[in-house]
Amino acid sequence: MAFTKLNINTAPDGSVYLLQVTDTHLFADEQTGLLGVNTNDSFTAVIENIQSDNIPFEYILATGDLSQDHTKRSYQRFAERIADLDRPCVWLPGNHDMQENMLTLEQHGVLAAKQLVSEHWQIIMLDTQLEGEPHGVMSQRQLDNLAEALAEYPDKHVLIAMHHQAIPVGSKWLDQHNLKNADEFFAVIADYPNVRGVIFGHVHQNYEFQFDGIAFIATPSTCIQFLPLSANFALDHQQPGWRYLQLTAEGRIATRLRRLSERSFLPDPKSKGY
Ligand SMILES: Nc1ncnc2c1ncn2[C@@H]1O[C@@H]2COP(=O)(O)O[C@H]2[C@H]1O
Ligand SMILES: [Fe+2]
Repeated sequence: MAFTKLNINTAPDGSVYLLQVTDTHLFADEQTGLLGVNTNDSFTAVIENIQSDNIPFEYILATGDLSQDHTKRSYQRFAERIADLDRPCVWLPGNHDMQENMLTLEQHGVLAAKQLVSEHWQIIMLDTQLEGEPHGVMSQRQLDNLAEALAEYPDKHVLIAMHHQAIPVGSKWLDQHNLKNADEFFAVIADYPNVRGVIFGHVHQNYEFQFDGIAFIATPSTCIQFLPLSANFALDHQQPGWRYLQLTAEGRIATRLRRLSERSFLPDPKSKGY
């Protein structure tokens, strides 16, 4: 079964304009927090800041860990907040998600499409979840669908989105929870120099690295942040964030990272994990 397809618009300047939000970790109960940060409040603050940013975006990519407690209510909460932005949103699953309940997002206008096709670009949304495990694996079906999608549009630039990191981000504890069969992913894309970028979540930090001609880009969570390059679990005082992407007609990816202002949300510094 191939990916569900969605045709998307190109702006008059030839670009596709996107917004990435990730790792919202929402709960059914709006009072519940993760390591001292109320995830509903921090996500709401992010949405309000996006509304006042005045930076263009036409589509929203939600790259997993949308819920922390797996409930339908938490996904509904996600959809309600995203609706305030008045743009189509597509999702892919993270390690903390429950896909059965995540499918209900569609009823609230958050789309399950996995292949977004525009004039110059295609965007492919991959599932790397291995249920019950913090690390990721790309199933044979995902690899086959990816190969099929790449073969379908060899003349378009490609952006791939997934939850897990396919290359290490440099934190020993977090890189245990990586995409385990990244070699199989790289083998599939090896024949396609038109793959320009891979965007992901999971690592709760800003990350941008050019590897083998491909931009690897991670976006901060809308709640808690992990300290970059830390061998052991450690939280960062950096604020919740989100990212704008411009995919140009020539195949360039321009991005702009934004965060809430200093000290808006501070996690409990004694936290040892979750
Ligand atoms: N102290 C810890 N050591 C190792 N892994 C952890 C720790 N705390 C949380 N994790 C897991 O690491 C994951 C990284 O980001 P997630 O949001 O997927 O959820 C996190 C947990 O599943
Ligand atoms: Fe997460």
